[in-house]
Amino acid sequence: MSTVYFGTIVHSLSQTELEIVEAAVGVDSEGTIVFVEHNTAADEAAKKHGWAEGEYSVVAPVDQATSFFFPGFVDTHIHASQYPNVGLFGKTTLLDWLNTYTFPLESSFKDPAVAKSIYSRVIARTLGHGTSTAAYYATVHVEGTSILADLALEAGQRAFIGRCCMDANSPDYYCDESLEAAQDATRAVIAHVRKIDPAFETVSPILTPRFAISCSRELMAWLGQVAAEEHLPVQTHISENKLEIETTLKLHPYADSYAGVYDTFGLLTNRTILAHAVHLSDDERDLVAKRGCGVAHCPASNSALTSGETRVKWLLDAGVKVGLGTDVSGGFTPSILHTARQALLVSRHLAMKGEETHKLSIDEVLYLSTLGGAEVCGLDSKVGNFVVGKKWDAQLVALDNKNSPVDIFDWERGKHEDLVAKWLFNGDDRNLTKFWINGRLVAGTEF
Ligand SMILES: O=c1[nH]c(=O)c2nc[nH]c2[nH]1
Ligand SMILES: [Zn+2]
Repeated sequence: MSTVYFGTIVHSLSQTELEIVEAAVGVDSEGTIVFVEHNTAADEAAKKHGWAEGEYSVVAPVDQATSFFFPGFVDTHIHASQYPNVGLFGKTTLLDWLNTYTFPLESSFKDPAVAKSIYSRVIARTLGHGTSTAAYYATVHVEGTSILADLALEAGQRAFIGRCCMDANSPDYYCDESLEAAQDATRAVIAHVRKIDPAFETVSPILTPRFAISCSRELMAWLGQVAAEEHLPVQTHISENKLEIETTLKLHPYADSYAGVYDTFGLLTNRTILAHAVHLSDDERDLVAKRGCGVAHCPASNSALTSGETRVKWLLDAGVKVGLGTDVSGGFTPSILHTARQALLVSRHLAMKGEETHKLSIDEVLYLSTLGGAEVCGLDSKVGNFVVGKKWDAQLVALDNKNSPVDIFDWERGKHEDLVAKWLFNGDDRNLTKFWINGRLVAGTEF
């Protein structure tokens, strides 16, 4: 059945343009947006597009003056396996955090029952926060990683599924046993995802060298080759922490920079997602831009692990694609809305320390959380905003609903620009009343 969604839509047209307009959005039975009519009643818009009465339904918020439709969030970097550890990082920094908290937890995914139970909760939780697309890191385990793919597909969440490759400098109890073992395991996960979603429409494999420290040169070279031959996306970490960078350059002395290590092996492509990019040099930034890579900006994680502040504007100005990542559990929240808030604040810390130009606006962080993220994931022709031909991945946000953490005053009713700001700074999953991915209702309560 086709549907006309009628109400205020809030979405990014570009990095700096957030459109807020009353609209009737026609979505066909395949979940594709077929028309967007501004300031037009639902039935009138349907008639204009030849939709006969009775052949479509109309969905509109109960209280138009305090509600709006917003695109599903894109989380460009999240470790599904680390979810039980959210908030657990103490005073550690990256490398000791990995050894203390992260590797022990990830190694428990050897047991498929653990994987099933934790991954189910991650997917339910991220859907509850409005994440329609997630680039997931899993663990080294084939069965557990395949379970993540099954669960995402079943839930209808768009997901990139990355089996973590780590055949070097990793603990004995948690690593790929050899280059060949890493290759076989990677192949097995790709084959599984291909079997359950042959066209990679909802779930897609993503090649995942954990980071340069934990991968042999041979493994990175093989991954680069597979990425090129099979046109597969890649995700990894880059330049998050100063000790990590130092260690990387010692282990890979043939390269003149961290980005140079990945470039040597063909891992910097226009389908590569680089998490963090906190301490890139000017030359590295230019290389990343030239190769067309995207950056997953993870402000909550970078603050929690005291990694540093990513210069988002500096990246965007050089033409680097940027989206947001929760980076659970370096990041303490599975919510991209909270992460957008953190991105805005981190940009202000940069501005306080240096130049005003670092400051991100509300419009810009909301762009990063949706269209920017879609660009990073290579999905911007499909999702990220409400444009004809794209898919209806949409949240219905209600600010005055039962249990809303946001107080709305009479004079704010209908002032959607203010409502969006209040949602960004004080809203949460209680404001998500309905949530569609690909036109299918996946989460949210009746209102
Ligand atoms: O934020 C991070 N989380 C991780 O799990 C990780 N592994 C390597 N580098 C990393 N950074
Ligand atoms: Zn990470």
